[in-house]
Amino acid sequence: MNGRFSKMQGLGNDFVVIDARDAPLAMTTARARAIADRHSGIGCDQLILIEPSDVADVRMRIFNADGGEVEACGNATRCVPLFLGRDVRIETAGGLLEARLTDGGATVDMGQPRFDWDAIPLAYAMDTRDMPVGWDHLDHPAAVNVGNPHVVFFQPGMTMDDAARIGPVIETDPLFPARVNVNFAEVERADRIRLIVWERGVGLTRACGTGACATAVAAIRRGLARGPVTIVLPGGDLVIDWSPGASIRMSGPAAHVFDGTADWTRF
Ligand SMILES: N[C@H](CCC[C@H](N)C(=O)O)C(=O)O
Repeated sequence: MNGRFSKMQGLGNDFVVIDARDAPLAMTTARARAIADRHSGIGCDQLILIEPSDVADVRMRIFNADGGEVEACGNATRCVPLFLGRDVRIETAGGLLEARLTDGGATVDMGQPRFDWDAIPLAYAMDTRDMPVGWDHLDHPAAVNVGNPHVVFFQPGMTMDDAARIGPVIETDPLFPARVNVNFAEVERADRIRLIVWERGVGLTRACGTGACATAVAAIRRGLARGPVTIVLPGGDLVIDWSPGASIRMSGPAAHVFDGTADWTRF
């Protein structure tokens, strides 16, 4: 079955985007993982399936490189209005999102963050007593759900190597029954935070939009920052605005790379 796809990216977080509104494409963990494979497949951090929706303009389904379907992907959400050529309301497993085209990218209303331990989810309410072994040397983190689960460590001086070593240990800790995206943040100023993310189901990425949202919200809540905050990621900058009680607004670039065709029966 021959199908078209678009390769897109937001700050180097890259996606295979498939428009399945007219021709449904059955997606399995194995097929998503095979398409995402950078050696034997097309290659991407996340696979994005655009489907019809009864409650919004489109439904966006998100599959990590490990094949797991997840609730949110900020950088891909900025790619959808570019892919469709217009502002768009998007149904996701993490909630209803509004994405508006801007010059060179998009602004997205990412909805309100959630902090209840069972919404993250956490297996139990986390406090300093509960710091699991292996990362109890780190400062006590913040946990935020922005459609998907994030844990944020405000840990100055963390390197990509540190994140690559500690990230998978935290991602798979039993404290996180749905696993977790792991954020290592360094507050440079009240309006500028440097961020490295170990993404659930992917690993280190050049940028994580929901990680930027979770980190900005956690910093503002702790009084370390105030919106709008520039989040400096390895792939570039995102601007996140939020204040308690409001929804999160994320602004940043999105780009189309190339179009291709594939025989989906081969995956
Ligand atoms: N790895 C994330 C999904 C993609 C997040 C990231 N690519 C973004 O831009 O938000 C998760 O498992 O929840």
